[in-house]
Amino acid sequence: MQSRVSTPRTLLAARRQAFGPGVAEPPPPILRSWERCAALGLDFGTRPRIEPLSSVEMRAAFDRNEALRRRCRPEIEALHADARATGGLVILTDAGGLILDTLGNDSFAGRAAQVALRPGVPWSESLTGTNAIGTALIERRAVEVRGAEHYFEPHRILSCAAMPILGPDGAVLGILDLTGPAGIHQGHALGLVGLAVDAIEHRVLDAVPAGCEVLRLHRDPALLGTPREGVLVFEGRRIIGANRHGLALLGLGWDAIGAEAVGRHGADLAPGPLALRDAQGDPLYGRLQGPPAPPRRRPAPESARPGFPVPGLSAPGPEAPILDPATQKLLARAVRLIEAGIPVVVEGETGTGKEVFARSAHAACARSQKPFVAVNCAALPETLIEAELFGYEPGAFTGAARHGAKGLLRQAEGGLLFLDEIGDMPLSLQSRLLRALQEREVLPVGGTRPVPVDFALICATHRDLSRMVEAGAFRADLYYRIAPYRVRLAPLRDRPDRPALVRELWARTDGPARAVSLSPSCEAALAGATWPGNLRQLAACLKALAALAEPGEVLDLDALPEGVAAGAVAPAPPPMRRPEPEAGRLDAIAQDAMRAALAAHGGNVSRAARSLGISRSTLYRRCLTEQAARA
Ligand SMILES: Nc1ncnc2c1ncn2[C@@H]1O[C@H](COP(=O)(O)OP(=O)(O)OP(=O)(O)O)[C@@H](O)[C@H]1O
Repeated sequence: MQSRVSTPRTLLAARRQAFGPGVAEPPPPILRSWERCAALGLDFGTRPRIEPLSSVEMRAAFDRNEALRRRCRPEIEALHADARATGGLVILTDAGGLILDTLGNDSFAGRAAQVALRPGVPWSESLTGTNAIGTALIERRAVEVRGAEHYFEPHRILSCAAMPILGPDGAVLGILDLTGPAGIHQGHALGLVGLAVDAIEHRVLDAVPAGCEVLRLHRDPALLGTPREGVLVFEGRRIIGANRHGLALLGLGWDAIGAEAVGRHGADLAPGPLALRDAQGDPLYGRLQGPPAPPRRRPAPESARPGFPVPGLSAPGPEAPILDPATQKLLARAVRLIEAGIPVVVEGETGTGKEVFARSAHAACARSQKPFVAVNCAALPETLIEAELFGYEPGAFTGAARHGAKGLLRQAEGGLLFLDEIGDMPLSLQSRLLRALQEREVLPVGGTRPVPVDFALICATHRDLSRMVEAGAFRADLYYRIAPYRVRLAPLRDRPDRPALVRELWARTDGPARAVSLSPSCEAALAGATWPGNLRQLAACLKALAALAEPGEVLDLDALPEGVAAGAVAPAPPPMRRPEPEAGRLDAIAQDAMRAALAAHGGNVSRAARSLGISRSTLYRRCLTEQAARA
């Protein structure tokens, strides 16, 4: 095919030829992006060549961005309803434009996936041409890219609005995007994304380091305390963090972080209400707040820039697992066994911490400096599992990567392979796995020469493997090979240390750092509930409670999701790695939180919305959606 790398003029002419003379001249940010793409030599008539991440790389990306995803969840949940209603998707990417999550309309998600708009694919401008995510990253501001404004022709089916999420030092943390079909006018998309990003950036600034002061500003005093207010955080007279509204109101740029900047605007920096002036000399309403109560237990996280910590965003790192003495003993035994080359099977209901246990064993064993590779056998499609596990030679099948693939078993070389949900491995593959374990070598798909492998093995399952063997659903020889030693993790409802667990897990949320606390009756209800989703469900509920609370709030029974307050069985959430059910569970938590907020504020929608950090219209819409669903 003839290459169609060209200038924006010729691209516009080509678009007018294809879609009619009515194609308007795009706005300056799009023209600038077209220039950049042309300069990179991208051919607009082709399909961009993008290699999606492998499942292992994707898992690592999720781990790196776990805190970002958690921070953005309330807003993503709220946007999810809009996206579904308008037939679109809400998308979260990491700081480099790698798509982490897409939520919304299923049929549009399928069409978007055909042009590679799906998790695991990087949408940077240099790879995917002009697009809202990649272009917003370069322009560092909100960008809308509609239909034929996309550089690559196949992307013309999309209409996207994206905005960077900035940390307190101005560093990009990720991108939030609303994408819909180009044929439907998405007039409100950019506004909705902007409001959501305001709320996220505002919440990030809640975690003020001990000893710092916070200046909150707005031209309209009624908007103080909302995500639209300007915020600047001071250590002495030095600004160590801000949001974009705060800087804009004072006419400052991000280079003001680290500088002494407020004196010249007339602030006397005494706690309480302030009389300030903006860059044009117009009055501003402000309030200076003294240092908040120091966090209860949490150590101060790493700084994004000297002086300002961004809890859970700049330094997410895995947190130490909470292990009771009985589990610690089991762990010590498991470590000795895997070091002796003997596999271990971990059994337990969903969310009891089987993977946490396997990761702890890896961290404690002599292989800790080598990879930990986790494979969820239930999540891999049967057609892919063989190639994913054993790798494949170049050209082994249609759609295979050009250079072949190593496979997960070989990626675990020297380290530990964790085969989760081993009970879901198809029978046809069990014999291949057995051979690999016995011979200590793998034969890639399409290959003729086996490759030696060396890894420790931990398998996990929520099923009764011995029963499956009796029923003929699991090979007996594989069972005896992988299960010489079995560890059983107790369900949460049977653990006597539940009150301590609630306190430990709460201490790991952002709640304590924002002076949010649980009342004794709330703590007791959380410890008394049945939690069919076990530690995962309890941890997720605590994180949601912390995310929805106002700084300084004491959470009581009315803050809890329905059922938990009554000590009843809370519905079991499905495993976290399956995105749709996860969204459903958080949706339920959000609905409960909204009902609780409305009740707590006597049905006053404005105050309830403000206490949740969402807009009145979102609260109305979500309540109406829920009523409609019930009718
Ligand atoms: N020991 C622990 N300490 C702290 N948190 C834990 C612990 N165990 C589990 N959790 C919490 O529960 C979540 C789920 O744990 P994990 O993935 O290990 O469960 P699982 O039993 O492997 O679940 P599944 O069978 O559904 O894959 C973790 O992400 C963490 O939030």
